[in-house]
Amino acid sequence: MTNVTVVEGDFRATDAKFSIVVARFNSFVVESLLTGAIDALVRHGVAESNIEVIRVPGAFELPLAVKQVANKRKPDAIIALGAVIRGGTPHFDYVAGECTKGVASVMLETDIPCSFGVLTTDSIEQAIERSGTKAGNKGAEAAIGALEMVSLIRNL
Ligand SMILES: Nc1c(NC[C@H](O)[C@H](O)[C@H](O)CO)[nH]c(=O)[nH]c1=O
Ligand SMILES: CC(=O)[C@@H](O)COP(=O)(O)O
Repeated sequence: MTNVTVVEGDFRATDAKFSIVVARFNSFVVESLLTGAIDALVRHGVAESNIEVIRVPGAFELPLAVKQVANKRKPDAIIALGAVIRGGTPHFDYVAGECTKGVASVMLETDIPCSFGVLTTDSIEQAIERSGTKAGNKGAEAAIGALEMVSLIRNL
């Protein structure tokens, strides 16, 4: 691979500004995602003063808020956090589907990396496991992904 150009990000874009958009629904899980996301950024050297938190009612509202944040506040990256937990009706599919598509389309429209720390689980247990217990913390993973994407975009 000696003649191949490889462009990638690292985790050193510590001057970057991050907006974390957080859904309040299932807050017992989502607050742990938020703690994990902030902790991951701060541990990598991001100042708390470069992190802001915006709250919305639920995951369905995340795309509009992410879009408004992208256009009005122009952070280097946005981290969307929420937890959609399957119930007994098809509601899960609509909320999770629109949330996923919406956040992804804002990222492509605005060129601002939007990382997806929204749990979409079949049970409360699965959500708890992914918000800081045995299966890690998806909020922290989303934050690290955002940090890398800021760096990658600067390097491209
Ligand atoms: N059931 C879940 C929701 N539902 C609420 C919607 O996101 C939305 O706030 C409401 O329909 C008003 O527009 N939200 C979650 O984040 N997680 C869920 O499991
Ligand atoms: C993800 C959902 O919308 C879900 O929590 C709703 O539950 P249900 O399908 O039992 O109304």
